[in-house]
Amino acid sequence: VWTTWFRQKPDAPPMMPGLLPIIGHAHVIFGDRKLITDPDDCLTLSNICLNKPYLYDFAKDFLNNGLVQQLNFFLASIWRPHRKLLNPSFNQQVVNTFVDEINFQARNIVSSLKNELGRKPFDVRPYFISFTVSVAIRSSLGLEVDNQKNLNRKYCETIDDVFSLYCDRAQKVWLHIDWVFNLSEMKRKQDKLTNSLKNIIRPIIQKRKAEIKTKIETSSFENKSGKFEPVLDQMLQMANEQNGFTDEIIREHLDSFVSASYDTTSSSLVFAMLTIASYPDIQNRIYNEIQEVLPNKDDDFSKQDLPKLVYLEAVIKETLRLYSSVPVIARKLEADVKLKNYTLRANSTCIIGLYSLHRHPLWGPDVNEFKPERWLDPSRLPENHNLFAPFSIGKRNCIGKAFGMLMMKIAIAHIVRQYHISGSIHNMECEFDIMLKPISGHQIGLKLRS
Ligand code: HEM
Repeated sequence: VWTTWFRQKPDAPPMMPGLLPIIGHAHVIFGDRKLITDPDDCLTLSNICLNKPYLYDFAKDFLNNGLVQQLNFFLASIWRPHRKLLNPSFNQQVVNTFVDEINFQARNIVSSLKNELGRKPFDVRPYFISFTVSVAIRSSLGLEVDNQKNLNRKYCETIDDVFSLYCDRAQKVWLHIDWVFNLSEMKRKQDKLTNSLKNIIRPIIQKRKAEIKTKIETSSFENKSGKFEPVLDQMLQMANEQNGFTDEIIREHLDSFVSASYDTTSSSLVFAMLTIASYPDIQNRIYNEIQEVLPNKDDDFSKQDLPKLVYLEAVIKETLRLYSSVPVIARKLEADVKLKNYTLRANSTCIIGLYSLHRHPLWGPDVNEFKPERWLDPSRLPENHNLFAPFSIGKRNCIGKAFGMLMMKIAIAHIVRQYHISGSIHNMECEFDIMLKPISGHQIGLKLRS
């Protein structure tokens, strides 16, 4: 039985050395999983296998057709055209129209952080969650600021609860079986939270749809090319012109954008704060660069100022390299996939190690050191571009990459020009649920700059 079951095929990937017979292979009972870390193999596999493992289905009731979801045979035929339609809504030119909104929310965060001055070190993550959810909701739904305040709080709390619930379920293997889960208390709680989230967004879509319809009928609707236009408006137009989306699919996409953006961006911002706090010379250099680009502390950063913050961008990239908020992604293999040195078998799951790509020896002997300068000199970067993939790799990479980078740049620039940050990334401990999150030692202190 042993030799038939576990016999290595000649082109199979190598086994972890030193595994005990049977017990060392127990993981196979729960589904065959392989981890790949070679940059070319990661790209090949992520482009061939667009589907994700069943764990993503836990969010099906909430996000269903949303881009992040698992694709069954039916959904695969929806994801491709939807991704094609939605790509332009997040290109650099369009996200640049969100700059004023992001500046506004970054100012809010700077002003709320005043409460922490002169106090002991604190956890900055809740501030960043509020910032990213506010920006995501404003850019997605285009609500007026006054209407948004209560909604943000309710949405923030509920979405955080629902994602903790998905993580809880993932850890309790017996709840992976649908009928067992459907009988559980957790399912009832999940239904309540999901319905409450759906009912936040649905009326907003209906209201906006009616407003746009009236404007079209009275010919006062302007197509605002180059100006801020919420993603909801863009999707309603697509629904109108190309029969692209139903109201419920629009809701699922909007909820997916907020879900995919708030946790990733806020955790990346926490890591960035800590790296900046840990290296005073780097913090000074960022501050000096900001002063050069925009000497008046009361001015907002324009889309022309932001590309000039070259050193800050290098610091953000180096943070994303060493502290990826999404350290691994997973793909389901529907057919055999031939990689450089071996073949992975159909019906297995493959983990693409983004964290391992970022710490691959091809980065050089200083791979584990935090050195933003490497991004300023192309000869210090590895030739293989697939070694940097914080926003994933291949066709199903992050649609909000430019948006996420923009949020991080503007938020950090506003904070560093007002406050001196203290703390140490070397004390930080992280936990991995769906993402990598700091759980202790990540507190920072703030002092007002003179
Ligand atoms: C620093 C911030 C961010 C990081 C590190 C990040 C990272 C990632 C990663 C690694 C994936 C692939 C997930 C997988 O395959 O399972 C992904 C997908 C995705 N991200 Fe982001 N993301 C960020 C910000 C955003 C923002 C701001 C948005 C808002 C629109 C967004 C929307 C999405 C969507 C919709 C997908 C699914 C794309 C698809 O499958 O077609 N992300 N992101």
